[in-house]
Amino acid sequence: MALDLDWVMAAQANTSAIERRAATIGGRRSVKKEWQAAWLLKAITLIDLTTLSGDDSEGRVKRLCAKARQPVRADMLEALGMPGLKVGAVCVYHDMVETAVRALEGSGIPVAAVSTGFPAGLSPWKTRIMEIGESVAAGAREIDIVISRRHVLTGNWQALYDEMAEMRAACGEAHVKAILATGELGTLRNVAKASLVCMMAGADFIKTSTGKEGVNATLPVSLVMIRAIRDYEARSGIKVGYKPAGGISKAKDALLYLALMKDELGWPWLQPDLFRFGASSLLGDIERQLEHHLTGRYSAANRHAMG
Ligand SMILES: O=C[C@H](O)COP(=O)(O)O
Repeated sequence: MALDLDWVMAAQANTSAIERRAATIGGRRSVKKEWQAAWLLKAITLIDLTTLSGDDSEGRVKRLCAKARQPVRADMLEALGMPGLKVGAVCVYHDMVETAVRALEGSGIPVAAVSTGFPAGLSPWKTRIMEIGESVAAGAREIDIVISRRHVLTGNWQALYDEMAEMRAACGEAHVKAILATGELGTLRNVAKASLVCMMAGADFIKTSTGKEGVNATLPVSLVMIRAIRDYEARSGIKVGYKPAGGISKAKDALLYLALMKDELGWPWLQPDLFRFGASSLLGDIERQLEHHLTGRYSAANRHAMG
């Protein structure tokens, strides 16, 4: 849709109310035993299994893709009655897209590429747009772009809208996730406004963080973003997805996010087309909890190494 500046300027965020609400989620929603195991299995299907390190290699990415196909030990999945469970996607840097696409062939698991000069998003504009095209050509079906934080900090909503719209167009058929880098946006009100602008400009998902900011995904920021998604759907009829990313490494945290999504947006946002966790180490902890559910014992983390 066109940029609706009146709507953007009217966006509010009551920080103390948001923090209060976020703090109550853990107390209000606590699932145990087989219900917890079921929610953890659900969480696995929603993970963008990620490696975004300077020392990524083909070997590491192939191992990650093997893990994406078989995220939990076969005997455990059998015991849980969930053979064939897979993650939502594999997320890598551009250089690793081809390797990941090859390793995931036939699995139906899409490859997501971080793009546009990730994580800072400060490379030349043409290069950023070209990078999207290269990753799509290499087989990425999802592109995680980063926005220019300065457009938010200076209130230049038109520039943010134009940038997002051009990146959306460059993605073609690929889904685009807009990374807001919320830890660098100053205020929750800015987060609300940037969320709206990115959705107006065509983002399929809004995502909190690159995982490289000082502060990454948090529950208060999530509440602001998912309420923007709710408003946007109410006014436009369009459902936009949500991806909290960065620092989500514990099964119990994943459960809090899922509870929040169910409370605020309902069941459609607990499916991989509208919700993902961006996480590099969450799966290992979920496996440990599932093993505990099955055997009553916690295993060492290295029993659930990646790949
Ligand atoms: O988008 C995904 C993030 O970069 C992953 O962050 P993490 O390594 O803290 O899980």
